[in-house]
Amino acid sequence: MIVKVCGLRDPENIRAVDRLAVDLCGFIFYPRSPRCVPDDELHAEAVRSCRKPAAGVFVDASPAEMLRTAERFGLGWLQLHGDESPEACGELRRQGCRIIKAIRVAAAADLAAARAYEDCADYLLFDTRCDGYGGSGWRFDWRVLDAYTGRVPFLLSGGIDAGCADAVRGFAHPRFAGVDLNSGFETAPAVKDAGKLEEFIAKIQ
Ligand SMILES: O=C(O)c1ccccc1N[C@@H]1O[C@H](COP(=O)(O)O)[C@@H](O)[C@H]1O
Repeated sequence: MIVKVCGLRDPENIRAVDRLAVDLCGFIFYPRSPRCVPDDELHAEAVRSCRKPAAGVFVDASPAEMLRTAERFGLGWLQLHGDESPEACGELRRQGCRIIKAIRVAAAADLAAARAYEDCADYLLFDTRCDGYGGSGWRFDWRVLDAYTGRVPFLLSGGIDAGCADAVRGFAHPRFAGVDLNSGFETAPAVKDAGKLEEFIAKIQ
C-alpha cells in the first residue's frame, strides 16, 4: 500500500518523516493553507533534500507557476486540488510531471467527475468534499467508492487519523492504491507527529 504524508513544511520535521516507511512526501503550495511552504531557499533546499519522491499540492495555480515550483523544489509529482482541467493535467504530464488529481467526494454521484481524468492522471485522490479545497480533517463515507469503476488507481484521503488503522485495513477496492495522511497526524498545522505516523504505518502495512 502506498503511504503518502502530506502537508510537510519545516526542515527538521521533513527529515523525521523522510526516515519513515513513507512512499511519497507532500508539500502544499496553496497560499491560503496553514501548511503552505514558503518560497525561500531554506525550504526549497529541505524539500530538494527529501530522499522520497516529492509531490506539490496546488489549487488552480497556472501551469507555468506549477512547473516553476516543481523545478525549484524538485517536485516529481503534482497533486491538483482545484478545478484543473483534464487538458491541463495532460499537458503537465507531457512536461514530465506525474499527476494526482483530487476529486471531492460526498456521495457516489461525485465520482462521475473522475471519468474525465482517465487518460491524464497517474492517481486519483478521493478527498472529502468541504467548503475549502482540502485539509478538512473530515472523512467521507468510503462505501460510496463501491461505485467507482474507473481504471485509474486511487489514494484514499480526508480525515484519516490514528484511529483509522482498522478501517484502512478493512477497506477493499480493486483500484485502491494507498492512503494520504495529513491533519490527523499533526501536533500543529504542518507539524507531523513522526511517532504516531510510524505506529500507524506499521499497523496498515
Ligand atoms: O492541507 C491543506 O491545508 C490543504 C489545502 C488545500 C488543498 C489540499 C490540502 N490538503 C490535502 O487535503 C487532503 C485531506 O487532508 P486531511 O487529511 O483532511 O487533513 C490531503 O490530500 C491533503 O494533502
